[in-house]
Amino acid sequence: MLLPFLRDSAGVNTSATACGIRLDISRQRLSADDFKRLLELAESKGLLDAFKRMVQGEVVNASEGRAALHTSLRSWNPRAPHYEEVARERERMLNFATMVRDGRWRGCRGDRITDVINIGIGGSEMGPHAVWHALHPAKADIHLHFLSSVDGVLLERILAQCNPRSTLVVVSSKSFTTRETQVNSAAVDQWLLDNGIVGADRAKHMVVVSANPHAADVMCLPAQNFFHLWDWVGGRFSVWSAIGLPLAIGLGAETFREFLQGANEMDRHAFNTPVEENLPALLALMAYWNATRLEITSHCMLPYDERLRVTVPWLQQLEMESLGKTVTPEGERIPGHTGLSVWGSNGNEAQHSFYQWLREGTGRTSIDIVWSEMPGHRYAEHYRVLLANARAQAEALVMRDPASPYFNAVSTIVFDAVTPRRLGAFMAMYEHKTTMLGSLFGINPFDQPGVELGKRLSKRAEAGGDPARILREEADRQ
Ligand SMILES: O=P(O)(O)OC[C@H]1O[C@](O)(CO)[C@@H](O)[C@@H]1O
Repeated sequence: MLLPFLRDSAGVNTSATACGIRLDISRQRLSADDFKRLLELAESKGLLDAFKRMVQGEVVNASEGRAALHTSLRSWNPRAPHYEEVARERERMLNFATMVRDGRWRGCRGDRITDVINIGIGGSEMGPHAVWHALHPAKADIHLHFLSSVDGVLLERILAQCNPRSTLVVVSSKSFTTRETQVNSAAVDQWLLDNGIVGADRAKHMVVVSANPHAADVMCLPAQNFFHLWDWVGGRFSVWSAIGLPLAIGLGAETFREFLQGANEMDRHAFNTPVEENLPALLALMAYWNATRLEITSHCMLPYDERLRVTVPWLQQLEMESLGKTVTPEGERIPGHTGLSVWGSNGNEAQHSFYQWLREGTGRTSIDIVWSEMPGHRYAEHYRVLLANARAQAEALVMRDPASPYFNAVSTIVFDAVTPRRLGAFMAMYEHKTTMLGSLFGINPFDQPGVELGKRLSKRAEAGGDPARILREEADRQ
C-alpha cells in the first residue's frame, strides 16, 4: 500500500499556527488532491457554519434538546449567549476561590485551607485533573486531590493525606445523580462528622457544584456554598465552568482567568479562520480522512512534556464519549468508521513500552506528538534530550516498510510555551476538533446514550437485579 505523505506534494501548506500552537500535518498520508477534496468537503458540509451555529446557541444537541455553549463560559463578549449569568457566576466562584486562597475563608476552627478534595467523575474530574497536573507548582500551598472512582483504596489514600480541619471538599456533579459521586461524598461527609465537623461547621468544609438547583438543599448546605452550571454545558466540556473551582483555588483566580482567555482565543481563531489555516478544522479533517479512507481506527496522543500527561485521559473521554456512535441523530446508520479510539501516554515513557508495536506491529494509527519550545524547568540537558527524542520519533513513527499494509499518520503539535493561556487554547482546540468531526461524520457529539444505559444498569444491578435480564427487558421495550 504505497501511501503518499502530504509533505511530498508541492504547493500545499502543511502547517498552521494560532494561539502559540503550531500544527504540522506534513506526515499525514494523503496527496495534494486528496487534501484539496477534503477542503471542498468541509465547504460542502458547511463545517465552519455548523461550528458558528453552535457558538451562537442553536440547539445542536438534538436528542437532549439543548444548545452546547461551552464557548460562552470563556467569552468576554456581551453578545455571547447567557453572557450575564455566566459572568455573574464566574465572578462569584472566583471570589470564593480567592477568599480560600488568601485565608479569609477558613476551616471551622480557624485553620487555613491546605487541601481540596474534588469529588466527581468523568467530566467533573478529568478536565480539572488535567489542568492541575499541567500547571500546579512543584511545591503547592494548597493541594488538590481527585476522588473519582468508587474505590475505597483511593478514598483511604486521599483521606490519609488530609487534615479535616484544613480541608475543603468540592462535590462536583452536573446531574447530581452519579452514584460514584454520591457514595464518595457520603463517605467524606462521614469523615468530617467523625472528626467533629457538623452543623454550621460543616458548611466551612464543603461546597457543591451542579446544574441541579436543589443540590445545596439536598446536601443541607447554605445557598452560598452552591455554584451553578447549566444544562447547556456538556460534562466533558465543563472545565471552564464552576467545575473548575478547585483549579481557581489551587492555582489562583488570575491563572484560571488566563486559562479561559486562552480558550477564548482559540474559539475566535476557530470562528474566524478559513479551514486551510484553522487548527481544529484541520485536525478534524485529518481524523475524518484517516477514519473513513485509510481505515485507521485508533488515535494515539503522545505528549513529550510531563505537564501534559493527564491531557491523554481527558482527550480520551472528550473524543470517545462524543464520537463513539454509529448512527445519526435521526437514527440512520453511518457507513464505515466513525470516532477513533483514543489512547496514549507520556511520549518518552511510551518509547520504552508500546512504540515497538507502533513501529512494527499490525496496526494503523493516527498519532499526535506534542512538545513545547520552552521547558518548564531549569534542566537544560533534560530538555535537550527530551526534545531530540520527540523530533526523532515524529520521523521514526512514519518510516515503515512502504509495502506494509500497516502504517502511521503523524501530526506534530508544538506549544511556544506551556502557559495557562496556551493550555486553554490547546484544550479548546481539541474540543472544536471533536465537535467538527461530529459534523463531518453526521454524529451528535453532545449526548452519551450508551453511558446513560450503563449508569441505569449499574443502579439496578446494585439493587440486586440481573444485568443480563435488565438489558433484555430494555431491548424488548425498544
Ligand atoms: O457530572 P456528573 O453528572 O456527575 O456526570 C459525570 C460523568 O458521567 C457521564 O455522564 C458518563 O460517564 C459523563 O458524561 C459525565 O462527565
